[in-house]
Amino acid sequence: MSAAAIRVDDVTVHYGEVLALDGATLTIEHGRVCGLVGMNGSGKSTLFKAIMGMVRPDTGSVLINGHSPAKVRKTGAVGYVPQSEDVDWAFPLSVRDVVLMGRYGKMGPTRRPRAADHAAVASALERVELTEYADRQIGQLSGGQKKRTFVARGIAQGATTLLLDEPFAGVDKRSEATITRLLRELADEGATVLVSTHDLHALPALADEAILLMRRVLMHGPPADVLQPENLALAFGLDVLGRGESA
Ligand SMILES: Nc1ncnc2c1ncn2[C@@H]1O[C@H](COP(=O)(O)OP(=O)(O)OP(=O)(O)O)[C@@H](O)[C@H]1O
Repeated sequence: MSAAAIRVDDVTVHYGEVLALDGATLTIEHGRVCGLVGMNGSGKSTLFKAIMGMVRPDTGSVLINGHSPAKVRKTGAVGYVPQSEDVDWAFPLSVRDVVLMGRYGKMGPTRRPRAADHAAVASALERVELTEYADRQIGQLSGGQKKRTFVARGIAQGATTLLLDEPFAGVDKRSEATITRLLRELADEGATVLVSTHDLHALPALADEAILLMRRVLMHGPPADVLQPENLALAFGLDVLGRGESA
């Protein structure tokens, strides 16, 4: 039996005095799109960073395909679409440059792109519908185009696990539809996708399963179950879907 795509076991993370994750435990199998929901400050970004190995847990462990994040990152098998606030959009990089970064692990120390690298970048740009923006500086893009650039980086690197931190925040409808369709296609091709979102209404169309986070995993299951008002009340403390009280 192959290892789960993502296994997070009893992970606790502090930033100084702040407890950001408190014994978070979850398993996501291959080929699944999993939506991550929780209120502001519930630890979603920290969970992504812990899975990427960018934040070291105080206790607990993370495995991607049965291996440590550091090992998997070297292979390019895990791709990360960060929150927009975590990116320096003024940096003099074009869309093509960012997507090409996804190929660095395959280029060797000289980082000189070969035909296969250029082909992978062109193909990824086409999939996210950004071919005509390839030479644009990344700060000169709309919110949705910025997100699609990072999705293309993940595709170009051949990531089989994709982590997306709020890819729909500040994004136009077209980009939202493109990203939702792409994530489904990638999962159908065998990739595993963990995607955080504040758009609870879109969750059933987006994801096969959902996780409700409040420093720890409160619930993990089919979106329709996770979205039950009593569960949302636990995680958000209010009637976020506006359905009124449950009977
Ligand atoms: N670098 C940091 N230093 C100190 N505290 C931090 C840091 N990053 C996050 N925190 C705190 O850790 C907690 C979890 O933050 P995190 O960003 O993981 O939550 P989130 O669910 O992604 O929030 P949001 O939905 O607002 O993006 C919050 O209380 C936050 O203030």
